[in-house]
Amino acid sequence: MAGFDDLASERSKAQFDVEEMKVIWAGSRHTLEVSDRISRLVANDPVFRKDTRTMLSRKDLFKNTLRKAAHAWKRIIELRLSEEEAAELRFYVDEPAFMDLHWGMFIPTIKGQGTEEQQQKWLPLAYKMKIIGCYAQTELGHGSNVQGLETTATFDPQTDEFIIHSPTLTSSKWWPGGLGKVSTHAVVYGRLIIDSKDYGVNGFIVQLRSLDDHLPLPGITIGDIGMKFGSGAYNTMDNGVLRFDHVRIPRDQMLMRVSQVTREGKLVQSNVPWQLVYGTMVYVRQKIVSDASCALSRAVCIATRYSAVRRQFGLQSNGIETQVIDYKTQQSRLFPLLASAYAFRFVGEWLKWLYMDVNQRLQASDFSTLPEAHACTAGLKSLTTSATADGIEECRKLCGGHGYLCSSGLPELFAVYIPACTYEGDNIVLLLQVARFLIKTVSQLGSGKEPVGTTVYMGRVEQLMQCHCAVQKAEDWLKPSVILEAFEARSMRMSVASAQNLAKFDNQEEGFLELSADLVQAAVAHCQLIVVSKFIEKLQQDIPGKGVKGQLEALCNIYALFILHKHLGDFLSTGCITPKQASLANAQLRSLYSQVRPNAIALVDAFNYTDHYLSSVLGRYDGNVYPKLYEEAWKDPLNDSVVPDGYQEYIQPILKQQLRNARL
Ligand SMILES: CC/C=C\C/C=C\C/C=C\C/C=C\C/C=C\C/C=C\CCC(=O)SCCNC(=O)CCNC(=O)[C@H](O)C(C)(C)COP(=O)(O)OP(=O)(O)OC[C@H]1O[C@@H](n2cnc3c(N)ncnc32)[C@H](O)[C@@H]1OP(=O)(O)O
Ligand SMILES: Cc1cc2nc3c(=O)[nH]c(=O)nc-3n(C[C@H](O)[C@H](O)[C@H](O)COP(=O)(O)OP(=O)(O)OC[C@H]3O[C@@H](n4cnc5c(N)ncnc54)[C@H](O)[C@@H]3O)c2cc1C
Repeated sequence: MAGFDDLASERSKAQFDVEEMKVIWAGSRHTLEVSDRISRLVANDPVFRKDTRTMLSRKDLFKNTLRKAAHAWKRIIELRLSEEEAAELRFYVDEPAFMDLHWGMFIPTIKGQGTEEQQQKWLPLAYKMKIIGCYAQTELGHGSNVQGLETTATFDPQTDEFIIHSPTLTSSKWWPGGLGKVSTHAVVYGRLIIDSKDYGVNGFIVQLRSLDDHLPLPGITIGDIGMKFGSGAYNTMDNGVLRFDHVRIPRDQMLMRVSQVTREGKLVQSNVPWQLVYGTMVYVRQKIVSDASCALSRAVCIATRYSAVRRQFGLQSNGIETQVIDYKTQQSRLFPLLASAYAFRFVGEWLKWLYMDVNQRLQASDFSTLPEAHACTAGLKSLTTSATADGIEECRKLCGGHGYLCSSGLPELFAVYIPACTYEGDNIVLLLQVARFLIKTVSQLGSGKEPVGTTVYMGRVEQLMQCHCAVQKAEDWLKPSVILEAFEARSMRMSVASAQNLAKFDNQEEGFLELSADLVQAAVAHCQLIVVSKFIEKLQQDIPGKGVKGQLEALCNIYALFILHKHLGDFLSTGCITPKQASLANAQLRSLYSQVRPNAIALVDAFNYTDHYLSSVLGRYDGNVYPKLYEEAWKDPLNDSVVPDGYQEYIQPILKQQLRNARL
């Protein structure tokens, strides 16, 4: 039967060891074992079924999510899961919920911004889920501009308390996940006011709801902000609105690692940089990069398997039509996304390391790598989420009409994913942060301050401003040194050009605003260089398994040459490559697609996703697409009755009217 045979035959063509590739994708044999075991545990538990999600009303959907979250917590306790296993379980349950913010932001904020005593007091409660927390930063009037927040936290020396207040409508907290209906506590960001003086934004732990009956505490108005994009999708999350009317909290509930307020109302700064108040955002942005590779690989897995099952046109000698994956246009749209999924995986792995490294340094009072960590997390969050959101939509189109059905899994994946381009920092706002960092780095060249980390290449400014690409034949584009130099030169030249244009302005801030569109492009070029260079570095590691390294090399080259092709204007206008070299890159790309083609199914199998996690009829492991699509259609509530509700009220009268008109 079509599908079964197609995917089995595809798997038999693989030229590499899929089991070893699974280890590479997972990061280690241990991680693969944990994720494999936990994903199957979730898939086999009937409470975690997701097939009716898109058909439920908001209330039922939300209650269903609460039921799953409670069950997940029960299983975590019963099975005594480790922190790592519990995180995997929540991941595979695959339903945005208050738990994400509790574990993903509330707890990390207390860890990162609380003192030892504060951690000792709050973390055990949070770990045991005796309290449930969220991250309440964004307001109705201010999201990107954190320094513009209006909520106030005024110190009252009489009572040794802070008074948390929402002075205007626009100061209402707006968006925090988990806030609307569930959280009992929040880390609230507001302006610290002492003796009428404004000391800027700080975090405060505030109890919102009673631990007895879940009612809002006095002075607190709280609710959900309403339906969001898509059916099902992110509507499982209670993004909330919150207003304070002079709510009092004890002084020791201000998070005091960065600065402390004494009993006398004095502000004491510790030795850590004030930017640590933004620390949770750095942590979450780093997680979001790894998450991008999961979301993109999931869409790519669905589109790749379906492209091998789907046949259109071109009858072959055996009378069957051509698999759509064999069309070069399909390959040129699909394989760069497959390569991007792997590229984001490896850059995510590296970013995790970078974050751990910066954290260790912070503990030892070494703050030197914080600006680099901020620029990398901000830039890569922006680059990978934008590419993933676009990539999921491309995968939907790659699946033709059936991709538009909810049963393909792609509409919901898209709807859940796209806010990642906005939350945790709007992607353009974040790229502007990277641009500031690059301009600063360029302006310091020659000052004796050597560029470090991902900007080390800028230390070779003279060489990169003048170098000529050495490519003479298509295969030359396979050399990592050639690719790296082209990407470094492009990024260097774009940053230098931006800095030179900026220097023409008397007022740098005005110049920055005027040139911001170009600055964003320079930031993108730098971030793409990071992704390419981290993929190349990955390939320099010991990679066991027959044929695995060869496949990864092909994917790395596809990613780099696809980006080169997409941003050809940059490479040509900065003189990094010639039109002839661009056309050789394109020829090489086509040849790489042919190399990947027989391995495509095995490359997506290496993600090791269960059918439960994929939740897609088109992406089924067995390829049994058509019978299952047919079966799914009959499950729609519209098909519960043969004649629809409303026939007598609305259809029959029209038909009768037409009948009368016809007789006239
Ligand atoms: C299942 C759910 C489905 C999908 C989930 C997907 C992934 C989840 C995976 C794991 C995550 C786990 C849980 C989370 C789950 C889901 C996520 C859901 C919701 C997200 C929650 C939020 O959105 S929280 C709100 C986030 N808000 C923002 O990001 C605001 C963005 N704005 C800012 O960050 C700042 O305002 C600014 C940086 C844009 C500007 O700052 P400022 O006004 O201070 O001005 P400057 O530009 O001048 O900066 C001053 C100096 O400070 C440096 N800086 C800035 N930021 C930082 C930083 N973060 N760290 C270090 N340094 C920083 C800046 O460089 C300047 O330095 P100078 O040396 O130049 O002075
Ligand atoms: C699903 C979801 C979940 C969220 N969860 C949370 C949460 O748990 N906790 C929380 O505190 N917040 C949360 N947020 C809020 C989120 O962090 C903000 O929406 C985000 O930071 C963007 O800010 P904004 O909405 O103010 O966008 P705006 O800044 O108003 O952006 C609007 C437009 O203006 C542009 N723009 C803004 N500033 C500039 C500039 N300086 N230069 C050029 N262009 C600019 C942007 O690019 C964008 O195109 C969530 C948001 C969503 C969508």
